[in-house]
Amino acid sequence: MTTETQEYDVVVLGAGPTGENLADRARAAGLTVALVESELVGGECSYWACMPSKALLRPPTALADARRSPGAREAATGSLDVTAVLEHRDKYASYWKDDGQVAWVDSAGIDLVRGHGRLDGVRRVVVETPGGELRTLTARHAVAVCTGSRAALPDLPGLAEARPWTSREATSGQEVPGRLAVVGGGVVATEMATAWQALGSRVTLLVRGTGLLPRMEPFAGELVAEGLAEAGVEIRTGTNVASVRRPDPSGPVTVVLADCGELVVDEVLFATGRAPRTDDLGLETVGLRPGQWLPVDDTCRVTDVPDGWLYAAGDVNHRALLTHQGKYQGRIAGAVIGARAGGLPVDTAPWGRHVATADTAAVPQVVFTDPEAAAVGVTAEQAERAGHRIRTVDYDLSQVAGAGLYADGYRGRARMVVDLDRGLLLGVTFVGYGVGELLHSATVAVAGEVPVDRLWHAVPSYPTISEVWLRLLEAYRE
Ligand SMILES: Cc1cc2nc3c(=O)[nH]c(=O)nc-3n(C[C@H](O)[C@H](O)[C@H](O)COP(=O)(O)OP(=O)(O)OC[C@H]3O[C@@H](n4cnc5c(N)ncnc54)[C@H](O)[C@@H]3O)c2cc1C
Ligand SMILES: NC(=O)c1ccc[n+]([C@@H]2O[C@H](COP(=O)([O-])OP(=O)(O)OC[C@H]3O[C@@H](n4cnc5c(N)ncnc54)[C@H](O)[C@@H]3O)[C@@H](O)[C@H]2O)c1
Repeated sequence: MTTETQEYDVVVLGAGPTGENLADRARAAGLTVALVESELVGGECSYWACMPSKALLRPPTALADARRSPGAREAATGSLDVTAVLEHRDKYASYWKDDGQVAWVDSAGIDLVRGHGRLDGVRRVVVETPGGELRTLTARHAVAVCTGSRAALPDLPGLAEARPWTSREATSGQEVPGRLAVVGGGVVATEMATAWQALGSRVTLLVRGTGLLPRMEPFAGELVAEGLAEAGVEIRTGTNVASVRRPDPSGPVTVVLADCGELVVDEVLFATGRAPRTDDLGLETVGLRPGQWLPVDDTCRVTDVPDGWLYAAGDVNHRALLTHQGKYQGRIAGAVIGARAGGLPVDTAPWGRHVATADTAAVPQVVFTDPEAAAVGVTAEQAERAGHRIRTVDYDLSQVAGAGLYADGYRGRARMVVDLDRGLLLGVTFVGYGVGELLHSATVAVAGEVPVDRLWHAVPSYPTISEVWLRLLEAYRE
């Protein structure tokens, strides 16, 4: 049944972190906003990604940190309380209820429309509500697609019938499988292998490449692999999965490897990347291909659609699949939609108010493994490929006094990539215990284009792990 058409200044599809921020900024610019959500307000991040995964990872890391500290080590003799960890995770996933976030949407003066939204031509959206009604929303100024991504599964014989875990089951699972195979070598694979091994699974990591975390500096994957192996994870590199079998739906899964070997496990997690949630979005009604990522300019306007009314922010535009970058794009796109609607000046110079320049120059990421891997900007190889004249400076983190105090036998490494022509940093990577909290210093340096000579005057406190900055700069000066 179709009801009447409602008009808003802006219609936002998807109430994940990106859609929420975009709606908030557009509303703050004085526009009326409808926010359409088909599942839970808060999106993947709140219920099946960042929050539950980090809640699973923090207790084992805290225990491992205690065991790395003499005196505390003697007190930390028990094992993880798995039930308490899972309860902690459930709490951080808000028990998969979105009341809290809905209350925020209401308080921000944004109209929440529950249901599956689809584009229906220019500046028009049709929402299929949970009750099966069709509601038409038209937008005076803009429609913003913030529908995120879902786990991408390879096309393998037997996979669908085997009901593999994806990131959703890996972050919300209530039972600890005795044996867990994890396919992939990226961020989800390494974080979830860390968590489930600590919770008691025997994890085998099946990596088709030669190492882990291939988008980071090579030493990141090497040190994270060492940490996983010490925790008991079996890592098999250069391994391809050929097919999967689970004849008994409640029985074990057989993972058939391309080299003819087989692995029998209780669950198999495919952590093999993401696909855009654009396949059932009415893209064909505006001349786009269903299922495609949505390329955008730096103001998050979809480049292939005329008249500039369609925006895409967050995972769905494939610029940087991270919550903080999606929220950043949401803030920028919300503001630029407001400025354009009000006929105000739009600042599109690099690093201007209305462009997401950091997406290409200074994306930070922390991988919450044990040790953590944290990086911002480009790797040495990426910088060279982009034609920069660089110098790479490395430092062994165990030589820093604050690191030794943080953990007995601290292992870690830091690298900065210096642009020799401009005298500033293009990228920084830290790997080690607790380095996630160090990363923002590097992000400020890279995004702020702080000259290396000026960094010399940014004196790190003694004795913190941050003193690695001093050591890197000394090594650079020498
Ligand atoms: C296991 C895991 C751990 C992660 N950990 C981190 C981390 O620690 N830090 C970090 O920065 N990033 C992390 N990420 C990435 C992060 O989850 C995403 O980058 C982020 O969720 C993207 O936000 P988004 O708003 O663009 O999309 P989403 O969070 O996917 O939200 C999109 C929303 O749109 C809704 N939607 C989709 N289609 C429609 C439609 N047609 N109509 C109405 N609504 C629709 C969906 O239901 C969803 O609520 C992790 C990802 C995974 C898988
Ligand atoms: N802490 C964080 O910031 C965090 C945590 C989790 C996820 N994320 C984000 O979520 C996104 C998704 O993470 P992800 O780990 O799924 O993707 P990813 O792209 O990081 O890694 C996917 C891995 O799967 C491998 N792969 C792909 N197809 C395969 C196949 N058919 N067989 C075997 N291996 C295959 C790839 O080689 C790669 O190593 C990432 O972009 C990441 O940034 C961020």
